[in-house]
Amino acid sequence: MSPTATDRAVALAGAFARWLPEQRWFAGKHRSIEAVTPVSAVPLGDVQPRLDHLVVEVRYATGEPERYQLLVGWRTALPEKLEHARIGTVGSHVGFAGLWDDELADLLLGALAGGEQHGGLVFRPEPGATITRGLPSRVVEVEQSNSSVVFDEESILKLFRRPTPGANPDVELNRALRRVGCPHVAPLLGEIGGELSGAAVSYGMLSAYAANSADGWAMATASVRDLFAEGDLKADEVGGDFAAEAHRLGAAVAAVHTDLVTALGSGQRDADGHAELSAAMIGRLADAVRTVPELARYAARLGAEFTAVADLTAPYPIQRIHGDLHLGQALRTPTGWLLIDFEGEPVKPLAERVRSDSPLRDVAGMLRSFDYAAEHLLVGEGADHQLEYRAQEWAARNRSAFTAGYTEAAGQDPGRHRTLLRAYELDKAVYEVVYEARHRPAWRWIPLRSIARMLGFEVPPPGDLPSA
Ligand SMILES: Nc1ncnc2c1ncn2[C@@H]1O[C@H](COP(=O)(O)OP(=O)(O)O)[C@@H](O)[C@H]1O
Ligand SMILES: O=P(O)(O)O[C@H]1O[C@H](CO)[C@@H](O[C@H]2O[C@H](CO)[C@@H](O)[C@H](O)[C@H]2O)[C@H](O)[C@H]1O
Repeated sequence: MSPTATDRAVALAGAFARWLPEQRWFAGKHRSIEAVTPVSAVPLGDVQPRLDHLVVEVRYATGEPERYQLLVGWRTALPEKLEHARIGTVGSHVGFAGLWDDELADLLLGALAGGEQHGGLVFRPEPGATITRGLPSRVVEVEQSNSSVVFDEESILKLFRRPTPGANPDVELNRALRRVGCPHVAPLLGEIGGELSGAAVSYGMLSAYAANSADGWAMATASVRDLFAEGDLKADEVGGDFAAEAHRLGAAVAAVHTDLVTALGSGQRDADGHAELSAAMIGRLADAVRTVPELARYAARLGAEFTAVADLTAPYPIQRIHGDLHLGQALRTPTGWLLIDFEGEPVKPLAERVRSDSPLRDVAGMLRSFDYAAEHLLVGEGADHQLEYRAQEWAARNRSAFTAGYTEAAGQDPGRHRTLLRAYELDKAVYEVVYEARHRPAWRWIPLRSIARMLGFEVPPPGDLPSA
């Protein structure tokens, strides 16, 4: 077997090019890979099985290259249960996705518990954190942009697949919120950081695992399913009514916003700031219309809504926010709601994701999510006016419950900033149309129908989209 971690990574380059496009978190699936080269390669321990921490650069036939964090395990023989994680063979050793190996996952936990340093990698436990080792681990298998390993019911380690220079907002905001005693985030237990090409970078974070929790999306969609099954009952009459939870969630989001101000301060957006926000929304719309032509019929009206933002003269408060809030980013534990994944929208550059913004952007994200939960069961079902009516009834009920919970906890109603809240909702819906076109094309009509409904257009039937 080749002597250094770099040699081993170079020897696997061809195998990486075949393996990467099969990974959920790999964003270059539709591009043609020209080469995969290691930028950094750090061996973590040199006994069998061994683990190499890699950052590789993927060069494509066209466009910008991308960098990915990989953890490659090495064994002379791969046990049957790890066969699915195989990447390729070098000499007498098999390279595989190391996170799936209990022993190697525990090695990462040990490095965090011991505050170890390996090459440019620094494993930092949070002060006072208890990190339990030797637990069985499992890789989380949900739709994820990163990769996470759960250690029994104790902790969860998230590895950021796209290392970006600068402080990672997920780590930064979780740490800041815990510092001020916020009960709505999972305690941070440690961070894997380091340097990449001379800049500080965050590679991963370990958090306390919220045992016996369910995510908001699963709960909300179960409630919609319940309503659809009860042909004659209204949303408030079926057993799975979600409104009380939506109310609690609104209060939790408001509490997180207040705690973010306590921890990191706030500012104001003046007239120039509004002009800038308006221009950003208009720019994002123009890009989106180029990607999804079905948006074109709404573009002029959307443009007018975004232009109205530039006319706002009164200053509005801004602060650090979640940035990509939706029902899937909320976990209901036995005692209350937790918010997770403070990274912001994955497509935005880091500099934009860490900028202060209005908390209304988060409120709008969650309002959009209630619409999604209500409508997604209609995907591929053809037009059914009765179900569509009931879906909207569910969305309206839960949107108002969420807003009421937020208002009670924040002391002010986000709905009174109508122009801005509408613009944020429409801007999110435009983003979602592009996101869906790329990831789940059959779902793109969910945000398209919302846009039509909000702007007073005839709402296209599910799955039957009008052309531009
Ligand atoms: N502290 C936690 N406790 C329990 N489950 C969690 C926790 N944090 C994340 N998860 C689970 O892991 C999944 C992915 O986490 P997330 O931070 O959203 O990753 P990504 O950035 O890749 O989207 C979530 O959908 C949730 O089910
Ligand atoms: O969780 P991520 O940070 O990766 O967010 C991205 O993916 C989300 C989907 O997983 C996407 O959310 C959209 O779909 C959700 C249902 O699956 C829905 O609840 C959200 O309201 C809707 O925006 C998110 O936009 C995207 O950034």
